[in-house]
Order: sequence, then structure tokens, then C-alpha cells
Amino acid sequence: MEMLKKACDGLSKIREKSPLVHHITNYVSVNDCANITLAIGASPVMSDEIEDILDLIKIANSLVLNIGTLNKRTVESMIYLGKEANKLNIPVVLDPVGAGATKLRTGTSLKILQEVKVRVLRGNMSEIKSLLGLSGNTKGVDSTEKMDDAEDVAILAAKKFNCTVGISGEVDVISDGERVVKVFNGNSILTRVTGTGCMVTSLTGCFLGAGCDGLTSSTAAYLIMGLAGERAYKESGDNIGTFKVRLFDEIFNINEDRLKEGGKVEEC
Ligand SMILES: Nc1ncnc2c1ncn2[C@@H]1O[C@H](COP(=O)(O)OP(=O)(O)O)[C@@H](O)[C@H]1O
Ligand SMILES: Cc1ncsc1CCOP(=O)(O)O
Ligand SMILES: [Mg+2]
Repeated sequence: MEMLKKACDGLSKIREKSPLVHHITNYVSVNDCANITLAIGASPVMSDEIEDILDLIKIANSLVLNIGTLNKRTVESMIYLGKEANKLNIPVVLDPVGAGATKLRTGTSLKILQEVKVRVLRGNMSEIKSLLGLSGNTKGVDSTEKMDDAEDVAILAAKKFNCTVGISGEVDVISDGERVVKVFNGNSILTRVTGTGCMVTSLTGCFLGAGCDGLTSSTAAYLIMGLAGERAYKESGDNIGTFKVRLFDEIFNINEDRLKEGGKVEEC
């Protein structure tokens, strides 16, 4: 089945099942991640306290780990809960926010990848390259890297970490180590709103929670954010506040027809 069709099927499944997506995430974009999860048709829950999360994970359909505002206690919770999710066969997506900017962020991401079976690793080019030891430069949480070798980097990372890897950029590149998919939708204004990457990670969690495989989940999440971004920009132009509101409107109203009409996905 072609990717666009798989993304459409995944979207229907989200709306049928409304999966519960447990997040341990950062305090910058946490509210936007909860709202994007609701907008696409899933249910979010955000919690990092060990006593609380051990009960919550039993009813969750997927787990989002995002190290954006990591601290010792939340990292411990992420690894603990990641392992519990693995035992329960609940898929895990990791966003290594800011890996490459500090030793703590790179080291923590690598530790999670070593101790938890991660289904999808989603980040920008600087973050993914730094995890491969290919570059150490992330400007805080933003990428400084070109996307020229994105295909090779995605394949390499997918093989090294034994998961699907989704790298964001003008063209998003996703690989499970064998196949490579590219998503051409998007608008550069998405990089001027904080948390759009985190929100793609949450959307990935929604697709995983609906039962989609890693490659489909990562592709569908990028496709939806990219297409919604394009459509929102047509309404808002450079009015960035309006753009953000329109982005949520577009994600809430995305459907199979819009995806089929506007989705630009290529499997290489
Ligand atoms: N130059 C660009 N043109 C169009 N869309 C982009 C561009 N860069 C990133 N995006 C999109 O913006 C969203 C967030 O990506 P990005 O900013 O790279 O992630 P992060 O916020 O984790 O650094 C993704 O949907 C991605 O496809
Ligand atoms: C600005 C910032 N600082 C710590 S987490 C965070 C949000 C990062 O979100 P994204 O990677 O989606 O831009
Ligand atoms: Mg990010």
C-alpha cells in the first residue's frame, strides 16, 4: 500500500480508537502537544511522577518521551516508564530535543536509546547527527545542519538505533533502515513557532497508538504538520500569531480528501 493511503488509514484509526497518548515532555510546548493530540482525535495525558505514571501506562496506547526541559527526576521517570511500556508492548517515540547542544542532552538521549526499545526517533538534523557522533552543533534546540545527506543519515541512524528515524527539514526524511520516505509539504514559518517539532512527535505518538507501524506513523505526522502548515499560511501570511491558531484549525479539520489532494510524499 502506498504511504499516502497508509496515512489516511492511520488517520481514520485515530478517529475511531482515540488512543491515549502518555507524554513525559517539556514545559515549553506541553500545552500545544496536548492540544494537537486532541485536535487530531486522540487523547493526551501528561505526567512524570513515578507513582502516577505506573498506573497511567497500563491504560495508555503509546508513550512520547521528549527531553526538552530534562532534569534528573524526569529522566529517571522516562527510562523507568519506557521500560514498563516495552514490557506492555506499548510503542515509544523519542524526541531528543537539543541533543548536540549539551553533553547532558546527547548523553541522556543515547542512554534512553540504549535502555528503552524506541519505535520512532524524531528530531532535527543537528540532533540526529549528534547522536551518531557526526556533529556536535545544535543551536539550543534548533538545527544548524544542512539536509544534503539526510537520506544517508536517516538510514544510518535507523540501523544504529534499530528503529524508524524521522528527520525534519524543508523536506522531511524518514527511514526504517531499509526504506526511505520523503515528505515535501511544509512552510518555513513552522520553524518560527516553538514546539512544532515536539507536536510532530506527539502526532507520531497518536499514529503509533492507533496501531500504525513506525514508518507510517512518522511519515503521517510530518505529512499532517506540513500540509496543515501550508494551508494555515495561505490564510495567515506572516501574521505569526494567526498562523499558530490556523495551524490548530487545519489539524482539527484535516481529512482523507485533503491529504490525498495536498499530500506530497515519495517513497525512494
Ligand atoms: N525549511 C523548512 N521549510 C518548510 N518546513 C520546514 C522547514 N524546516 C522545518 N520544517 C517543518 O517544521 C516542522 C518542525 O521541524 P523542525 O523545526 O525542523 O523541528 P524542531 O522544532 O524539532 O527543530 C516540521 O513539520 C518540518 O517539516
Ligand atoms: C525552546 C525550547 N527549549 C527547551 S524545550 C523547547 C521547545 C522546543 O520545541 P521544538 O523542538 O519543537 O522547536
Ligand atoms: Mg525539536
